[in-house]
Amino acid sequence: MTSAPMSPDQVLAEFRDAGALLEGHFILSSGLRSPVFLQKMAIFSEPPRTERLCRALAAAIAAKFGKIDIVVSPAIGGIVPGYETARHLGARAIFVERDPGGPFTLRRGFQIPAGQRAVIVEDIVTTGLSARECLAAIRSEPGEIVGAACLIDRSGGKGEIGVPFVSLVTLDIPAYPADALPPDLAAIPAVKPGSRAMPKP
Ligand SMILES: O=P(O)(O)OC[C@H]1O[C@H](OP(=O)(O)OP(=O)(O)O)[C@H](O)[C@@H]1O
Ligand SMILES: O=C(O)c1cc(=O)[nH]c(=O)[nH]1
Ligand SMILES: [Mg+2]
Repeated sequence: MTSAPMSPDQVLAEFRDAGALLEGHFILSSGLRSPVFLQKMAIFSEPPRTERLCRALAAAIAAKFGKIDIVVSPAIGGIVPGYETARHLGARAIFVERDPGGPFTLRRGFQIPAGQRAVIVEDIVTTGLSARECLAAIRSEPGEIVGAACLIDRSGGKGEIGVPFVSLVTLDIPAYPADALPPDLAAIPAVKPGSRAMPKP
């Protein structure tokens, strides 16, 4: 694998140039609200950009965790970066997925066999909830879950996953409970870009 470090500025430039840095009022997967959304699919729809970012993520994973056999990602957002990162690591790429509203499960014959070393690859971490749910879905597999990784950790380093964690960039982007919105955010209609089913209001 070719090592290709990327600075945080270079990573953010990829998001900016792809039109992936959105401003408005967003309902996040955790239910929190934010004036900023990182639309990772604007990145993942461009293979060369995805390749650059995931090559750098693979280098960071290899430096922190050593040899990886399997990359496991939470659907939907994690599937493309999980696959591309696995390609640079020389690893297999598998994913966990939900029945609507349900927990993540490993399906399609995917396994983490005994003796294999796996890492979770997420796209974005806000609270770490999705990565923790991914970990819960694979904990009983015989292989070893050595850590987790993502392109952008927007929690300011506060997101807890339960295994050692590496990201290309750490940002501290504001996010608020729905009942504690600043007035300027409350004035904007909210949209929910992600795939997690939300409880009916
Ligand atoms: O750290 P968290 O608070 O869990 O937030 C980050 C998660 O939110 C998004 O997924 P989402 O559930 O919106 O669905 P998607 O993967 O289909 O975009 C993103 O892909 C991460 O998985
Ligand atoms: O927390 C989320 O749901 C989230 C935040 C973000 O910036 N991008 C994304 O895809 N999901
Ligand atoms: Mg996701």
